Amino acid sequence: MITMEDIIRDGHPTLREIAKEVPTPPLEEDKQILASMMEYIKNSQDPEIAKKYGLRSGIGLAAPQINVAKRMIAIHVHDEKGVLHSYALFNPKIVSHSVEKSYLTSGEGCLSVDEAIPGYVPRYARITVKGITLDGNEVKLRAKGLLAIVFQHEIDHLNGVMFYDHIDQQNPLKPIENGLPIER
Ligand SMILES: O=CN(O)C[C@@H](CC1CCCC1)C(=O)N1NCCC[C@H]1C(=O)Nc1ccccn1
Ligand code: NI
Repeated sequence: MITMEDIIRDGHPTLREIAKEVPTPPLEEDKQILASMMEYIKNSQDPEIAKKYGLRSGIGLAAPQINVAKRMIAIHVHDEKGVLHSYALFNPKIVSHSVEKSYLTSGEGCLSVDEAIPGYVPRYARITVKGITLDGNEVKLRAKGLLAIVFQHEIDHLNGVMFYDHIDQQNPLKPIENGLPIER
């Protein structure tokens, strides 16, 4: 199982690499890796397991964070309405997005960044994502709210982008112009 020892931290070069597409249909090895990423996310959200293994809670994980420079992400999150969204995708791609922006009113953190970095992170309010599932099917999904933010945070990791790259250093807490605030 993946634990915090497997999660690389800011400063590790892999976090700034462009991750490579994986072959489709997915190879057994890649399916194992993606399944273990989803297992981490679920374990980290189970208070007993998280406590037992010292896991920091996460709602998403990208393969570069476990030092695998491949385009794979896992997301397991309850949205603002309490609806569960669970996706383990190969080669995810944002194929379209709204002009409107949104942001987490609490700012963002990252399992690969040990310190808190305050500031609003502008994201697209609504996105359409294409990807390949664990059973090799292509999916196309629309996301908004917290789910859209998580997808963008994870896909950023595949392009070597960290959440704080988006923060306006001059004025980190400047409200995002016409941005839709998303409570966590
Ligand atoms: O790349 C993936 N990561 O770095 C794990 C991150 C991904 C999220 C950060 C913002 C959007 C995606 C993660 O899940 N966290 N970041 C650090 C510790 C807390 C945790 C978190 O934000 N939890 C959360 C947020 C909203 C509602 C409920 N829980
Ligand atoms: Ni992250």
